[in-house]
Amino acid sequence: MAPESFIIKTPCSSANIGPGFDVIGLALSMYLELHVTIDRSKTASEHPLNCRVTYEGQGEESGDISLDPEINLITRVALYVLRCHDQRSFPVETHVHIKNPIPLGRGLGSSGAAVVAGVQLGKEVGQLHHLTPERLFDYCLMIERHPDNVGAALFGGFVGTYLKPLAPEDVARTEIPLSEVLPAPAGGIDTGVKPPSPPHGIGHHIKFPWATEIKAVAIIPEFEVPTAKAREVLPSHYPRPDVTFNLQRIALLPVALGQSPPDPELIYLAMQDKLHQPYRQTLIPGLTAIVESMTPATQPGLLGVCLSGAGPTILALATGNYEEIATKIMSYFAEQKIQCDWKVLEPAEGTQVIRA
Ligand SMILES: Nc1ncnc2c1ncn2[C@@H]1O[C@H](COP(=O)(O)OP(=O)(O)O)[C@@H](O)[C@H]1O
Ligand SMILES: N[C@@H](CCOP(=O)(O)O)C(=O)O
Repeated sequence: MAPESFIIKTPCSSANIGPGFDVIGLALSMYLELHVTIDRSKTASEHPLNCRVTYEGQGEESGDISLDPEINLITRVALYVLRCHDQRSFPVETHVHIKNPIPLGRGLGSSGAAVVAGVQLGKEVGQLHHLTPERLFDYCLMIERHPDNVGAALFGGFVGTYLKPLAPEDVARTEIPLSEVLPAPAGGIDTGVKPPSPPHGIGHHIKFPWATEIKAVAIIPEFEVPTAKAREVLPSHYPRPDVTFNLQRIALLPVALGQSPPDPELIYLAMQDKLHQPYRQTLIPGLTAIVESMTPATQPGLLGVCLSGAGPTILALATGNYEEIATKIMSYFAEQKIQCDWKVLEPAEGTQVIRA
């Protein structure tokens, strides 16, 4: 039997886009790829859980990414899906080569992409053909509880996402993680006990239109801000005027970004936020100065600027002059002695499985 091979391709994402905290996500054209080979003719494997993991890309040199299939985020998520379906390990003999250009801990949804690719990997290697994209979303939300990144990475495009309140019997199931990211490997170190399957229909999404003239300029500082840390600085309660401020803008944002030609003044207003960016400036030197000074009036081509996800990447939406916009934003970071990389990205399709 010839070895089977396929590629899972998952986009990075920018969450929030200003006021849409934990709601809005935008899939962007930088892709995590899993190159998977399965030799089902083999009867035994020398690798733990029948899986060899190799990695190239971001964090490769620092050795930040574990190659142990029970610890690596992608393969442990795949194992979680497999174990929910009574498959304890990968098929003999599986090789997962991860190619990851998405910077880690920078607010471009590297963990969301890893979770989505991992869930898709579990489906493919386990031949779990009945799992629809909507059901895969449930599995993702057992691991990454905010739906904006995983929704964009799974379904693609510019999305609004929302969670259905869990039924009382699901809330009572204490094994269902309500924390941000599972603290331990999903499904646990293999104890032989079947892990909890997700409740059905936890998360939902809706696709918004996107005006084709609009590109996303990502200015990526060299330092990392783990998402969990950027959530710890947020308050548990908000002043009512700040909530109203964001509600007013979130009602505008999807309409403003779908209109062609784009209206810079409207988009600039629609991208303002009072629920997360002001609190995160303590972690991201220069953030307030950038958000307050970069306007369509001062920067031709600019439509609006925001923190990408939990940061520290800054996302500028623009119709032109990308290099000038990026250079100006990088100059604010340079004042703080912070180097940056920058890229022009476009909205991307969701996760695909490519077979030769
Ligand atoms: N391709 C990958 N393979 C394995 N682990 C990954 C991968 N991408 C991200 N991760 C894990 O996710 C962490 C970053 O997650 P997070 O703090 O949420 O930042 P981000 O904004 O990049 O999603 C990394 O430090 C790493 O542990
Ligand atoms: N809504 C979340 C999004 C986190 O995105 P990431 O790309 O930084 O993981 C938040 O703002 O915390």
